[in-house]
Amino acid sequence: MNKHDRIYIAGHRGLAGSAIWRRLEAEGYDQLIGATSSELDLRDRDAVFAFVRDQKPDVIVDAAARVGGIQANDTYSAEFLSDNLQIQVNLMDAANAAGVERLLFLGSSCIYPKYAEQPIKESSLLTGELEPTNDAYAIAKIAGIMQVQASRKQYGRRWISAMPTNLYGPGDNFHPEHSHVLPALMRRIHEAKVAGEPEVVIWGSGTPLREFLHVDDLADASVFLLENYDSPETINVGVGEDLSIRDLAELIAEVVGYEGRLVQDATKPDGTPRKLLDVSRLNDLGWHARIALRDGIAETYAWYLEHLDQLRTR
Ligand SMILES: NC(=O)C1=CN([C@@H]2O[C@H](COP(=O)(O)OP(=O)(O)OC[C@H]3O[C@@H](n4cnc5c(N)ncnc54)[C@H](OP(=O)(O)O)[C@@H]3O)[C@@H](O)[C@H]2O)C=CC1
Ligand SMILES: C[C@H]1O[C@H](OP(=O)(O)OP(=O)(O)OC[C@H]2O[C@@H](n3cnc4c(=O)[nH]c(N)nc43)[C@H](O)[C@@H]2O)[C@@H](O)[C@@H](O)C1=O
Repeated sequence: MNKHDRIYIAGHRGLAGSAIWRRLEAEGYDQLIGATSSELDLRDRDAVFAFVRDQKPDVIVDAAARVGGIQANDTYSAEFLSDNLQIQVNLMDAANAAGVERLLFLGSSCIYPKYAEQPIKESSLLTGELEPTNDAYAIAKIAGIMQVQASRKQYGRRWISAMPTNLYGPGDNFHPEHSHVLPALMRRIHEAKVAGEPEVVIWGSGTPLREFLHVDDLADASVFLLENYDSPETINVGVGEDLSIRDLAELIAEVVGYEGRLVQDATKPDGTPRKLLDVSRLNDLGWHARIALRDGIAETYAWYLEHLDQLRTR
């Protein structure tokens, strides 16, 4: 990429998009383009076509999506399917119509089968049944991978897709019900500490294993891929290590300084038992995650404390 390329980051206020924006800026890319969802609803096909035609980006990063944790995915599955299909199809169709040569589509590790062999290789895609709590979202993301591949094949576009593992970091969604586990537990444990409550509830059995990638590493990997990767096959982005939800809760409690009990709520879903990405293809290209989980949690907690009055409400 050229430092003066016009780069449109769809979803530039979100967790991933804002980190990718910061990273590109730090690398000296000086023509970044963003629009909030109230300025440009990506489900509005005509508006998306007009925006992309007028802005004439050289590169598009698709970090816009309807996103949430296990419960939000399960509760709003129709919206997660429909919104995400519309957002990505409109964006990619408009990009193709405007002749945008370079595009990065962000998917998610939930595209892989519920019981995929661990660590999960990219070749596991479409080899088994999906996890039912997020199958609608996963199908939308799988369609996105396919649109990237089909656009490369039919139109010769140098578009790519990447599948990040579970993300966390500054700018995350700390909604108590709709967010992912790490911000949800950070908030619940912090609030219990402040209120002097003796226990905190952790959803599910605590045994599921998850991998957590700091969003600044994801941003670094995204720029690395835009600069170095050009292949139809999607590529995993992760750290290559996981831990149980129980161990994660204990780590967050340590960082927050909470000494009460952590109790499991078995009525809540566990989701997939394990979701560890095989990141050997990305590692072989020369990219590795750098931020240790404990350091990342401590930094995110500091950010959370500074932004308590500005947390997201949905
Ligand atoms: N968070 C995670 O753990 C993971 C995320 N991902 C993927 O990374 C990408 C970004 O996720 P993340 O940053 O966490 O999500 P966030 O919810 O933090 O951000 C999503 C962004 O999408 C924008 N958006 C949503 N709907 C619309 C719409 N209709 N029109 C325009 N913009 C819209 C929002 O814009 P606005 O703020 O202006 O409303 C928001 O900035 C997604 O593709 C997600 O699937 C992949 C793996 C894990
Ligand atoms: C990134 C990924 O995120 C989603 O999948 P997930 O990995 O299951 O995400 P999660 O972070 O919501 O949960 C992880 C685990 O943690 C447990 N858990 C405990 N206590 C809380 C809790 O308080 N909140 C949440 N959300 N989970 C909790 C929870 O029961 C589960 O066992 C996908 O739907 C999909 O959106 C996707 O792509």
